[in-house]
Amino acid sequence: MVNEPNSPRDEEEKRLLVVLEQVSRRMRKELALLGDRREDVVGIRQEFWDDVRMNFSDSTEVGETWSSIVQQAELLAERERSHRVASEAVERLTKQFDSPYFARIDFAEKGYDAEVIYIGRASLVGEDGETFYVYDWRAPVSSLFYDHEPGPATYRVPDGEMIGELLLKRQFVIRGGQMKFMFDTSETVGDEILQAVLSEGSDTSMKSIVATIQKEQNGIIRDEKHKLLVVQGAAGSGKTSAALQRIAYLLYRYRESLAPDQIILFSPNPVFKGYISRVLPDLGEANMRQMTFRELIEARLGRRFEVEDLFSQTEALAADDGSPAGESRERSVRYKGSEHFFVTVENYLKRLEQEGVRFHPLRFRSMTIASAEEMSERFYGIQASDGFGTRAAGVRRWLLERLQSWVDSQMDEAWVEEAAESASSEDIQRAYVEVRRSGGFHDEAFEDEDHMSAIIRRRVAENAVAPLVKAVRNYRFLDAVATYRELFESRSLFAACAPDGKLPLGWEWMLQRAEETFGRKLVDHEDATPLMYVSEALEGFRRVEGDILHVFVDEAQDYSPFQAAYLRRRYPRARMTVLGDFNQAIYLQSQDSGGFGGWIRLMSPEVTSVLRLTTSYRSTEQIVDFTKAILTAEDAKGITPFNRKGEPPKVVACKDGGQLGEKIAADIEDLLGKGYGTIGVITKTAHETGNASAVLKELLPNDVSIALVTGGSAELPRGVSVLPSYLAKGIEFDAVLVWDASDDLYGKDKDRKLLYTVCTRALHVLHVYHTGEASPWLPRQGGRK
Ligand SMILES: Nc1ncnc2c1ncn2[C@@H]1O[C@H](COP(=O)(O)OP(=O)(O)OP(=O)(O)O)[C@@H](O)[C@H]1O
Repeated sequence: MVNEPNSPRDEEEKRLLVVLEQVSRRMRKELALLGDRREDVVGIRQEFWDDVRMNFSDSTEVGETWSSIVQQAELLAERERSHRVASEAVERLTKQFDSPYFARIDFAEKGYDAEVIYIGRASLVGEDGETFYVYDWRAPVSSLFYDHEPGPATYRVPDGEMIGELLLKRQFVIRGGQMKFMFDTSETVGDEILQAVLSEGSDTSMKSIVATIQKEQNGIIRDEKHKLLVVQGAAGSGKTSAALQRIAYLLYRYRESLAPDQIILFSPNPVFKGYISRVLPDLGEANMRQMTFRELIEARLGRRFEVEDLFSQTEALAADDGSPAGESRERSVRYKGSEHFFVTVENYLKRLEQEGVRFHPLRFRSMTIASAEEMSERFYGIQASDGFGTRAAGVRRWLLERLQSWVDSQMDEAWVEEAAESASSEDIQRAYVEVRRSGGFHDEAFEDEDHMSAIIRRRVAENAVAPLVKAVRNYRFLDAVATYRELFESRSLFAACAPDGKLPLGWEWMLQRAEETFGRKLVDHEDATPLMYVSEALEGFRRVEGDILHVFVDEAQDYSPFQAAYLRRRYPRARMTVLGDFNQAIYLQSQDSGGFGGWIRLMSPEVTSVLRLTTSYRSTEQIVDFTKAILTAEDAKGITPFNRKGEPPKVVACKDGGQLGEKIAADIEDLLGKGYGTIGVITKTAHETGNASAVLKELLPNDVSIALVTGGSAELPRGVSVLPSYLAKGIEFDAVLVWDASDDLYGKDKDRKLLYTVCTRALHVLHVYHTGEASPWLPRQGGRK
């Protein structure tokens, strides 16, 4: 298309060339610098030892040799640093050459002429250091683009507010340095570009949304006022996207004082972890720390216990559904995740300051080195005001000394003699060297022999108790399990700790269950966090992470109120951003609190902000309407689809499992033929996943690869993935094919939100297959239920 001379498009094309010229100039410079630095680094590495003066003849010379090594190493480190900086700059400039900016705003500050501002992923400043060709999207002025339509507008700066008028708002799509589209817009952020972005195929990793951030999302991204930000957002409303953009924003805004490893994000599962790992690097930032709650539990309890995970708990509950044992377990899961129980445990910890902490006696074979009573005496001998941490550290010190003197006392004991006789040749050799060094093996050979034998005996004795030393160092003398179980052993103790002085319903069942599980070194999922809490408290929260300044929790509706309170305790200095959707609360542990697990009450209302995101961007209007109809009218209220059309979802009845497999296989071939890049076949449980993938592999040609996504996988491949519902949390596919949404599998009340969660993973195509009766929650074909 030929542009009219001097038309806005023509002007913008010219300007783009100017900017690209700047980028390429910078690029040339950085590349030259990079080449030099690389040569420097290689050179210094090669000549490292040539330039070091090596002389070990006396201590002064050794000192000089040392300082010349240090000097060389510092020089190398400095060059390597600047090499890294230059290569990062080249990487950034390469991206800028592809797409230097995506928006322009003309803003006239009150009393001044209009200024033209271009906004991109990173800033571009001219060689004079003053001309801003492009502003970073996180600069204060850039928020005008996200927050305002043309007309009166303001934006916040660190020390106040800028007032003026937004005269123009223009969006660009520039790719490969070419202007593809250009729009002037009066909408906050124009629908056209968002339409285009959302119609694209999904990818195996999440994309940054920087060019199309919506106003409500921008509010979340840039919030600096609140210590606790709670976001309730519909499926696909951009909660995860906003969270990641917020991390990038915070890293920019507080670049002097905030490092990526001071930010931690709790994600639902390893697949999701891999899925979002590209967003920050694409924005030019290093990744934050990421973990799942499961990993936290495993790190503390996993070595000693077999800890049930949340999904196994859910499957166990489903298996026992309707039975008396099932009901009791349900009650226990709800109770142990509650705030009531958190307060009970806190009160219990207060009591433990006076008495009741249990200890493991320190024993070697059948000998007691320190009894539990002695430890308790030591522990409670240190004053309570010093806290559990000081007391536990006191006992630890005492035990280490005790172990040492115990070893001394054992030198002539038979077990040591025996062990010494079978000492390894390495031990014998070491003992020999030691005696030799101390001037032995010359005159008084007998004495030397004795000396050597003493050394060997000490060594074997120390080796024998080394595991005990390690256990003491790791505070294993504290018996957190027995201390925790005590709560379920004494009615009066429990009632005294409970905030209302009452035992919860089913307390006896819990007692019995604790005996059964802990006796077999098993920990139910509902006991894992309370146990972890007691265990950490007894050590004085020595692993509390005070240097973490921001905690993000995605899929927050899946956490119990107990877990929420625990996380607050674990990261005492952190601001928290908590994102979730109560319509996707699929686990029993959080359902009593409306799916929001008590997050809202974590901090006082003055420092808390609760926000809502209602527009669903992920799926087509037809899919959003369909999935809304799965929910109750009350729950579906306020979910609005973004205006993007597609084909209506299909509910496919199959006469049996065989036909279901065949229909899905045929549809997969059809969808692949139509160019859909990611297809998710979602089953309810992990058990069905194996079967589904085997069936599909059998039915589909060999060149269609089927990836079975399991709990351990961190990568989501392109093409067809078969995965269970709980691993689909947070991620999305161009097409979702639901494997058997029959009444048998999704017939209960509690399956409703699970079915909603699964169906809302679809961007463009949704097919739901079933055998027998369809789930009652599915909307009838051709209209709402
Ligand atoms: N402002 C936006 N511009 C472009 N795309 C967006 C925007 N907001 C959200 N999206 C897209 O919508 C999809 C859903 O976003 P995201 O996964 O962040 O939502 P979510 O609220 O975390 O979803 P869920 O709770 O269902 O997991 C993604 O493909 C994302 O890229």
